[in-house]
Amino acid sequence: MPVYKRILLKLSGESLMGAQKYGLDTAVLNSYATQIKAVVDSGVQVGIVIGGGNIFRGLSGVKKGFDRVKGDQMGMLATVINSLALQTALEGEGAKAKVLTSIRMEPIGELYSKAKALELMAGGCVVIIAGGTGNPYFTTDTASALRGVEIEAEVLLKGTRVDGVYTADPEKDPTATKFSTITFDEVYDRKLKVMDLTAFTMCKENDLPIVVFDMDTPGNLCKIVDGEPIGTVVKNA
Ligand SMILES: Nc1ncnc2c1ncn2[C@@H]1O[C@H](COP(=O)(O)OP(=O)(O)OP(=O)(O)O)[C@@H](O)[C@H]1O
Ligand SMILES: O=c1ccn([C@@H]2O[C@H](COP(=O)(O)O)[C@@H](O)[C@H]2O)c(=O)[nH]1
Repeated sequence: MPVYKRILLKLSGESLMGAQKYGLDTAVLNSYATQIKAVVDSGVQVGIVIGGGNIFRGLSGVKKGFDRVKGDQMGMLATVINSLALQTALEGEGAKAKVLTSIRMEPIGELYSKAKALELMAGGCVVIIAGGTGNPYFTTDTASALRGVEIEAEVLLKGTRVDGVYTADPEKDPTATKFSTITFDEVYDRKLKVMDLTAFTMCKENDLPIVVFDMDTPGNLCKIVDGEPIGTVVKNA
């Protein structure tokens, strides 16, 4: 029995590469689509924001001599590619899915509005919000916090490559230990970097809890939605 009526799911762009070094792995897309469909079938309304790190990030463009704004625009377009790929995978699973874009680009997707997103979700359609916030100098973590607050989601589920928030980056420090729950203030105090601070602040100020979890373990998403203690919950004290 789901404990949430509406969720905002943030999917990692980098995870969509699977074992590859770049681009999209259809096995990962299909696995995510199966899990998302199961959640929708249980009656939960689902909004999704996807990263673009498997294709392009503005900051890595800057290192190669790109203008930051153009680089970020390329990164936002990368999230549109990922969104269309996930929409295709969801439709292949028999789910209803629609891409709304933060930047006008019909006919690829209709322009995002809160009203449109709510109307689609109420009809059982997965709404994939593409193009980040539509503005440079932000990330899709911040876009997911913003859209999560806007669509009045009860939780932001950050599906990523690690299974929660640790005392240090677990990909660099094997002695790091995992939190089951942590407050936004403690994340600031310990300077933990699993999500960017703009995203954390948006969630803290609007009282939107975050669950950081490993999306690559099939079944995790359904378990969280059913209230099982998977990953790390970040919330106000
Ligand atoms: N304290 C920490 N606890 C957990 N993970 C951490 C921590 N500090 C840094 N990380 C790193 O944060 C990463 C996840 O955040 P990040 O936003 O970079 O990835 P993502 O959501 O997978 O990326 P994207 O969507 O941009 O492709 C993990 O891969 C992990 O190595
Ligand atoms: O609101 C936004 C969101 C994203 N960008 C750019 O896109 C890439 C990819 O997003 P990730 O969150 O890193 O996966 C990001 O690096 C930015 O360059 C943006 O400009 N504005």
